[in-house]
Amino acid sequence: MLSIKPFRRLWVALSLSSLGDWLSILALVALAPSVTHGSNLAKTSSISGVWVVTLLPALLLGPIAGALADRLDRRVTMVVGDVIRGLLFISIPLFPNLTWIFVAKFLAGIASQFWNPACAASVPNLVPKDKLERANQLSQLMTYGTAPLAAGLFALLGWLSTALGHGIPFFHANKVDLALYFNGASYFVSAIAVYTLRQIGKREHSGRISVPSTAKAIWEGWRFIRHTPVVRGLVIGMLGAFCAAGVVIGLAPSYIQSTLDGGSAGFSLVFALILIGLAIGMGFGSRPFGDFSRRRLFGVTLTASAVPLTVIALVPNLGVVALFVFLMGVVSGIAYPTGFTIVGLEVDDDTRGRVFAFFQSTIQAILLAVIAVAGFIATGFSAAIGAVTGSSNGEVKIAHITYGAPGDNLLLLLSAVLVAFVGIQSYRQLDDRKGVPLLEDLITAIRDEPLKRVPAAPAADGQQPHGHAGLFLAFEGGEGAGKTTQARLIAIWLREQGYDVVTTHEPGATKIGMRLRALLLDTAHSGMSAHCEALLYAADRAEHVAKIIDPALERGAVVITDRYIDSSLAYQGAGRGLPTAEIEMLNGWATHGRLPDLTVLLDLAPEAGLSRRARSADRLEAEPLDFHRRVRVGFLGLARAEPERYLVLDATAPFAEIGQQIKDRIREILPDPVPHVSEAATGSFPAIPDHVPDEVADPW
Ligand SMILES: Nc1ncnc2c1ncn2[C@@H]1O[C@H](COP(=O)(O)OP(=O)(O)OP(=O)(O)O)[C@@H](O)[C@H]1O
Ligand SMILES: Cc1cn([C@H]2C[C@H](O)[C@@H](COP(=O)(O)O)O2)c(=O)[nH]c1=O
Repeated sequence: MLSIKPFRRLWVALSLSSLGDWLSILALVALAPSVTHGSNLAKTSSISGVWVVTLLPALLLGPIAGALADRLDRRVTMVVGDVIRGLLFISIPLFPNLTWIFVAKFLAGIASQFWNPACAASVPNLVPKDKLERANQLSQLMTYGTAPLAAGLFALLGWLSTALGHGIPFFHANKVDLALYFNGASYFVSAIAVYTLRQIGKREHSGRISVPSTAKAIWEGWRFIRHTPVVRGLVIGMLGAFCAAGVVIGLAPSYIQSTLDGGSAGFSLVFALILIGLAIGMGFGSRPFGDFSRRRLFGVTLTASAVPLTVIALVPNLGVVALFVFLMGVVSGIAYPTGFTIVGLEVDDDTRGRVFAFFQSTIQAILLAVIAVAGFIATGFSAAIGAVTGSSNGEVKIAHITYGAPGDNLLLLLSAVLVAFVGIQSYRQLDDRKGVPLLEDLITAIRDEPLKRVPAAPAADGQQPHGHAGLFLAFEGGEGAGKTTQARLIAIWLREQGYDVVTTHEPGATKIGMRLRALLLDTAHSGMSAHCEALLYAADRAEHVAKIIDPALERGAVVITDRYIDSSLAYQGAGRGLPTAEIEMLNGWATHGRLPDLTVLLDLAPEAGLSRRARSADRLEAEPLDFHRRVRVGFLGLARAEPERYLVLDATAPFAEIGQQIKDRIREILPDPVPHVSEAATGSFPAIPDHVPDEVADPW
């Protein structure tokens, strides 16, 4: 991942910026009480004040900043944000008073509210879609993984300050100043890294298209979330999960230190284990799941995180809690970046910043609110349980287990129930492989075997795909594999046996299709979005099936098509990185579930296929070699998943040899056997003109 230079730069900037955020919290939490005069309560309140000004910008500004960030130049937003934050933190040692600490931290928080969505929304523009998940995992890893790093660094800088203090009295008196200077410097280096990142580019708004007001943009962002099932599913899941996280964070200090007698060492251990678990989950957790649907993975991991939480709630033992907290970290570490990847893949560039901002600000708001009230609710529960059970010291004993503060356990258990509930809900909303059993899908993905196809969606009129009297054959493969050549040879062979044969192709077999083909292959449209491309190919296919394929099959003809749905799965799925299940659904809908009886896949290395081309490259052919390699792998994966419906042939073999193998296989499925004697007379090329219906124009 980090070999992609633009992403590497953004990642360095994100890491430095996150390190700066954590370091600033540690430094200010240490500094605030030391500049506060008065009682212990005043000093403690100054620490709370630091937390409040840390979280407040997200509550007040999250959605507005996200909407504005969508309209601003992301690179400039990030550079300015870094410089402002750097200056603010360097200014704190110069004006060391509580008011300025609060003001500076609050203003820096506002800058972060712009910086974070601009950064998150830029990642999908810097990496290929198939690498987006890894990119998000690395980003999340640094966002949270820098927390323990910052703690270590803070300790190191404190030690350095003390050492320097022996020679330079300034450092002797100001132990956290070095950390604040370091903090400022980390933002400046981040600014330089982002400044050199020209690929983030300017957000383009045509002068003719009106740009909505900020308020309208926010409203549209909220409406978008409400009306988009995928994002709604994510929101339900994330918010529920962070509610539970708030309960865990809110109760952890008292539960571990007092109820479990872990003391501060026990608390530090559990804190470290959840961070390590999160880091492992984010860094490596989704790897064993191979091609398993990321939408399903999000729902499954979210629901699964209820299991360790339940154990934590029911078993008040420090060792057990430590182990299951670690497991909870791993599972949540898989779910969190998976959710972000889904937003990156499925929310378009214009609204992505707003959606990320919505997530980040709502998550922080929920965390803050739940952390604040969790202790009170648990105490209330304990009191109620004490009143019901009549226990004088508030303890409850169930089957040899003594619950010292049963309200804590009850609240943790309720959180587990909430997580399980939202996990199942969001799984239902997000599921993109309906009809494929979950367990089977999971095992297949873990074994790295090709995934089963999603059953075709019923037609719009509710009908299932209809049977047909004829035979439907598709020729598939990469560029220049010999599809057209072999399709024509087979058509000649079949016609000579008296079969009614219709040869056709995609895209562009119909009048509408010809226009779509021109749009799709024109190199002038090189920036076409992957979604638009997939829809145009599906539109061409819908017309193709309705006007040519279905009528021909229904009258009993043999239809031979040069490319069909598999081309979309390979090019737009494997090539462009769109989710295969969605392309299947889209095309299932467009074609009423019409699938070929046999698909002949001509397999050829893209280097060889592209070099067979005689004319200049069209828009798809002009894609880089890597794209065509992914397409080839995509085709082979489809064939491996359903070997009975495919004939895979080495397209480097001579024409006649390939043709013979195709004939042998087709003979097995032809309505009437073709006599062998007739074959000798039919090997010749060029073609007999194909039958072309009146309304259909042949673009070739
Ligand atoms: N088996 C083969 N060996 C060598 N050359 C071949 C073979 N099959 C086809 N060719 C040549 O490769 C070129 C491309 O063939 P063809 O047009 O049939 O491929 P295609 O898969 O339909 O290409 P496209 O993806 O552009 O539609 C032609 O010049 C054809 O003669
Ligand atoms: C049907 C279909 C096609 N494509 C691509 C594959 C080729 O690059 C062109 C068609 O060109 P050809 O010379 O006629 O083979 O379009 C695709 O990307 N997705 C599809 O569904």
